Amino acid sequence: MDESQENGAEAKTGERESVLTVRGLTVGFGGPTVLEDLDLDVYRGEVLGFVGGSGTGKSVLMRTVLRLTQRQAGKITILGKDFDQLTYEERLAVDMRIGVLFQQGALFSGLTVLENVQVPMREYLDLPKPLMDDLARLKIELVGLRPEAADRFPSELSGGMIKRAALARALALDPDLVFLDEPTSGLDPIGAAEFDELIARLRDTLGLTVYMVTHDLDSLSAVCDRIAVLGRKKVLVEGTLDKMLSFDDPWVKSYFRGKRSRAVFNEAGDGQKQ
Ligand SMILES: Nc1ncnc2c1ncn2[C@@H]1O[C@H](COP(=O)(O)OP(=O)(O)OP(=O)(O)O)[C@@H](O)[C@H]1O
Repeated sequence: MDESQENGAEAKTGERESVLTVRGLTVGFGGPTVLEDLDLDVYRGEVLGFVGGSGTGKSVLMRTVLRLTQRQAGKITILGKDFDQLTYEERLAVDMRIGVLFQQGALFSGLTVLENVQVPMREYLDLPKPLMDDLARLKIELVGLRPEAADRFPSELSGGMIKRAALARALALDPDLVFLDEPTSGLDPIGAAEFDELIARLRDTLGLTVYMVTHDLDSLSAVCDRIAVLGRKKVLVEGTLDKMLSFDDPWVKSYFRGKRSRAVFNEAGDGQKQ
């Protein structure tokens, strides 16, 4: 049991502990709102797949939850802390418990993989260099990169290696919650499947909670415990794949029961998540 659980700080919903709770969220940029009165829960230890049509506001939601975009209304509680009540020190403490992998990997091109992984350590911790080197090498190993990748620059890496290196950086501070923005985009099917396996392993071994924006139907079927669908400025539905498959909404139906989806989900067969 970690410190916040002991304090009873994180919201419990039934049996499940919500590490991210969004209520009544409205976000806009001066024109029509992008998100309106949106509710969402992410539970500890799950991989939540977040889907929605292009331009529906998936990135806006993620950026708002990361406090990179301002909101007009709504309450956000993350890791038991109400956004509006955070002191400066609490904000830092929350930020240290969150990892982010942006869509393009967003590694610093002038830094090696090892140095990239150390960026959050330098930002938040004051550690001696040998210790930081050891920690960074452990993270690099954790994401399945070979040790020699540590000294390579991003331009010397394949797409799959860049994603893994970016994930190693997101995991640098042992976060509780990781945000992944389309982590398998640009990977070939084998690389994408391997990345999905890695995410599942991190969830199972570290108890990591993962919020994953994705268009990848294979990922939704293979690794996501629950799915949330964004549409008409709200989360239209959240739940298991089975729930998506039976949900009565035109977009949800065409997404989950279209030709391509049927091929993926029928193959998943009885292996679908509960
Ligand atoms: N800083 C901003 N200023 C004005 N409008 C913005 C801003 N950021 C996003 N938007 C608008 O918000 C809407 C949602 O954008 P967003 O990037 O979140 O979509 P998305 O669901 O992530 O799309 P995609 O799947 O194509 O990446 C778009 O209409 C976009 O133009």
